[in-house]
Amino acid sequence: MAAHLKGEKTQVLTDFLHLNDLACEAVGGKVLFATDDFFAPAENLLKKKSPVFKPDEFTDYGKWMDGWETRRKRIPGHDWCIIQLGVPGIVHGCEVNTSFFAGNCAPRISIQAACLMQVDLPEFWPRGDRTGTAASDEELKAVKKMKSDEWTLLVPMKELKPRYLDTSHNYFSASCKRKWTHIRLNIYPDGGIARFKVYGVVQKDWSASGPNDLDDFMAMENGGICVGFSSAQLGHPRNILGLGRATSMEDGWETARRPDRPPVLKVDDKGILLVPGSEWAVFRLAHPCVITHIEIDTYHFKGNFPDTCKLEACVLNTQEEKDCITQKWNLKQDPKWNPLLSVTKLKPNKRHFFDGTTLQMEDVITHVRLIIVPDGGVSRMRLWGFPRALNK
Ligand SMILES: NC(=O)NC(NC(N)=O)C(=O)[O-]
Repeated sequence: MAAHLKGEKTQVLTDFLHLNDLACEAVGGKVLFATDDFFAPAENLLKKKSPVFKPDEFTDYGKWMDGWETRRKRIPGHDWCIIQLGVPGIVHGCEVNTSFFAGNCAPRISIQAACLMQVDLPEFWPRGDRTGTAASDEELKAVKKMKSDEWTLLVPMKELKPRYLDTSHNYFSASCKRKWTHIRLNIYPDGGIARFKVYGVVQKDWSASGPNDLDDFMAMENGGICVGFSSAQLGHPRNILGLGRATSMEDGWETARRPDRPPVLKVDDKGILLVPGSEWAVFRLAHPCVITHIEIDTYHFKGNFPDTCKLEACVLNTQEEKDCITQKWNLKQDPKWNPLLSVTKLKPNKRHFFDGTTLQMEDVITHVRLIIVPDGGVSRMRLWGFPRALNK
């Protein structure tokens, strides 16, 4: 899954792209302040939907743009905005998407961060309460007043690639891997950016959880992440860790149609499709745990739900995690993985619930692998259970 930017003198490792976007409006990310948004508001930066271009659309201020766009500066200084992350976490890298900003793109950016609330996640953001806001009025005033040198530099000033090179995605690794609550995005001196993503991992304080505290160990707000997958062509598998039910197909994991499906399909006597291939995604759970309840949701996937799914689980250390996603996956060569949920027929547009009577494992696990046959879409997966210590 390692990907590199081509044609750059210094290549930027973009392994962080599979992590969760902590700034996205869908997880509660907010723009608190922007120096200017004459042509288009900074709130657009945090939208989950990909940017669009409407060639004939103009506002009273100028060309309608799907992003943040400031006016051409005729006074000293540069433009910047402050973003409150929806969920505080360790930031690994950022993506600056300049799609459709041709001739009005910001030429340079830098990115700074601050940790302004030393509170733990459960207090900070009660489960399911997306409107719960961390910052008191005083904290908001304080963050707006902070001088530039009071912020920690995550990405020093960098050029954005001009749009005519058709490289609208600019990736930057973050230098300081600590927990942050706020980001300051600087553009030099002015201009437009379509979307801004802050990729990272949520750090929940598990010392506050007892062994009988039921939790969802897949949930992004608890610290679950996707670490590898076979296909993400139509929707990234990290989406299935998201809050609430999926808003659309785009908000789920969707693979391409597998080309190795036979030309005429057949099923066995249980109605299970007979096909050679499958797709998979591996997730690192928020904490070592035992799983007692599972939900697999195919909401929005009506003509493209998988025929069956199964779940495997195991304990992986850091090296084993890397090996399992870089090697060409083969069940027989991979004895670490054990069944958690056996092959199960799925239905379209439906929540599927499984309890302890169906699950095949009571061991402590750190990772799960969702396998779908032959291909298709899953919108959410929840793995409920209890936190446990790992036996070393
Ligand atoms: N045609 C433009 O895009 N002009 C201006 N921008 C908008 N959005 O109108 C500008 O000067 O940057």
